[in-house]
Amino acid sequence: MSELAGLIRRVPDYPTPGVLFRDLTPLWADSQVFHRTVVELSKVNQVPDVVMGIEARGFIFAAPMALHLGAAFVPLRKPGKLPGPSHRVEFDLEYGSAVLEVQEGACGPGSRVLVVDDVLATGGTTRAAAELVDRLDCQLVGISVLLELADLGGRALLEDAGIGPVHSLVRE
Ligand SMILES: O=P(O)(O)OC[C@H]1O[C@H](OP(=O)(O)OP(=O)(O)O)[C@H](O)[C@@H]1O
Ligand SMILES: Nc1ncnc2[nH]cnc12
Repeated sequence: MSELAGLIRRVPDYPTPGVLFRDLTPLWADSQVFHRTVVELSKVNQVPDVVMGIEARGFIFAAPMALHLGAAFVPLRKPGKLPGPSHRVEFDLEYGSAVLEVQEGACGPGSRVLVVDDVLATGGTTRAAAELVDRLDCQLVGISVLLELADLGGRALLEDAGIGPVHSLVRE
């Protein structure tokens, strides 16, 4: 999808100095490209039972992908947003630290899970998501991201931890 690169806006020093932020709002505003992106991101080796989206930007791709794939949608949320007992993982980000949570029993034991996010940078977020999948006794069958920032080493971090496969549409 060669048109994608032109729809990713690069914003220097956002949200903190030294970070080159990739703004995907131009892509989401183009309904045809957005639709094709959802279809392409859904072309994974194993059909999942569950698509897990990572708050917040991951939700934007994960929910339509779940509908496209005929799979359940499960949100991985920032702390304190989910009612009832949850599993919790803390991790580091390119610009800070964070926590992700998922409701206990969000998917049945052994369910095949595809984790979806917009950007793979250091891989910390996706690794935390994979840990939550483990805690649920579910089976990770893949990770789909729109954009992979190769210099930040996320793919290598995940491969070293035996997490994957990673499917990305843009690598830079
Ligand atoms: O590979 P990593 O280094 O972990 O970084 C990738 C994560 O960073 C961004 O999330 P952010 O926490 O900025 O949240 P948002 O989606 O709520 O904007 C992005 O949406 C990914 O989830
Ligand atoms: N540089 C970046 N741009 C957009 N989202 C990100 N998430 C982590 N790093 C990012």
